[in-house]
Amino acid sequence: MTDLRIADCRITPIAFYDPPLLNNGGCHQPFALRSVIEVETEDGVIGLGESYGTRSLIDAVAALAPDLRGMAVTDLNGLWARARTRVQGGMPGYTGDERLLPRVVSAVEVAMWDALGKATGQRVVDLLGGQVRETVPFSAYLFYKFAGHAGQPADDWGEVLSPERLVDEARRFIETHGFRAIKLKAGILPPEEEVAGLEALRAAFPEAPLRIDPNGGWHVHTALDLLPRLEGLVEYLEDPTVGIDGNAVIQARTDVPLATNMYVVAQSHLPPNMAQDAFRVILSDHHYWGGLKASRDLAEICRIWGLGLSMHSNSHLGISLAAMTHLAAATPNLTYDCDTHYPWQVDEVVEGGRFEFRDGSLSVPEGPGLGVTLDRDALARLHQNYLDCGYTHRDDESEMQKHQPGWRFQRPRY
Ligand SMILES: O=C([O-])C(=O)C[C@H](O)[C@@H](O)C(=O)[O-]
Ligand SMILES: [Mg+2]
Repeated sequence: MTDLRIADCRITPIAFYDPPLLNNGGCHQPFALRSVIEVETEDGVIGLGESYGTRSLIDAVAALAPDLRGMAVTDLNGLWARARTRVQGGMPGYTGDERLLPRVVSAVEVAMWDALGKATGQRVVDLLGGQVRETVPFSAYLFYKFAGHAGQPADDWGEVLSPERLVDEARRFIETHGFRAIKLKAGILPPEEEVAGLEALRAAFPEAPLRIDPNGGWHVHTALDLLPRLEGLVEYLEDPTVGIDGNAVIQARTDVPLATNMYVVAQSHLPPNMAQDAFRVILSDHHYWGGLKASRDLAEICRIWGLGLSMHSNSHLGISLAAMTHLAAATPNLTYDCDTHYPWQVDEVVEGGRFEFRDGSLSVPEGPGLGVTLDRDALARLHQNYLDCGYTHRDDESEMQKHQPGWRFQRPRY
């Protein structure tokens, strides 16, 4: 009989190279922070998870770890209860940020699913209800970018600040990975220029479903003025302005669905969203919705209420990509191609090298659990990066100031 009780839980912060990608909050730093979570059973089976690399998340998971000893890897209710007590029960450094609890649960929960799958010889996609699609489609995630990080030479993508260079970036993404849909990260340049970028993409790729995401960077009136150009151009408009209230005003004036990964990010945001008909597409993310089970629950809620569903991402490596792929493959009502930052990364922390997209899609990794194994040399190297880079959280604003002194974060900006 397999012993499914947790003997140990470990979290290792890592940092990996990230290009100078631009967004409404500033510029990506040379290193993105992440963490690798290992849940080990009494039988020595190790389940893997990947999450944020912020100090608060790392401290919270480390504080929770001893409480998990003896708990079965199947006990998701037990995980929530222990995490709630630990995170909300006066943990040193706890700031009262309600976003922390589901993030802590998710970090550990994915590793518990992986351990369960590895211990019982089942794939996570099967544990989540069964595979409903052969492959999972992802979108080309375009960013405006500087040529190189401040004081460093240009990278091989070069500067992308014009419609022409955006088309070049998209072409490279599509030729290399075969993506179908294209997402443009916006909220950086004046909005008319960003929409001109979209129009150039439409001319170059007439069949590609397009999306634009200013991360709340536009005023309501700016978005309303741009609607005539966006209608018929985009499959959805992502977080054009700030908040449920503001976006509801925009949604009331267009049939283009509004999508969000910013303002409906917890179950408590769903009732006001439905009451105001602000967002019609939820971009879920298991890293902050509370894990794979909570994300399947969210999919059911979306199905019942007629909301569209897709997946948001942040800079990440292969454990997250594997988890996203298993989850997406087990989610019947995934209505749009998923986001991923993965093609922007060059590092990997799992054995066997980097994942390869075929026709813009990934197959569910083979093997039990998530189907990935930790590369311990890579983990040690990326952990050393973390120690050397000295970052404790993502800070796009100060990175931007290295390129443009005096730049200030502003939302909405235009
Ligand atoms: O869809 C989104 O809002 C994101 O992907 C959030 C990320 O933080 C993105 O803006 C980025 O990586 O700069
Ligand atoms: Mg977004």
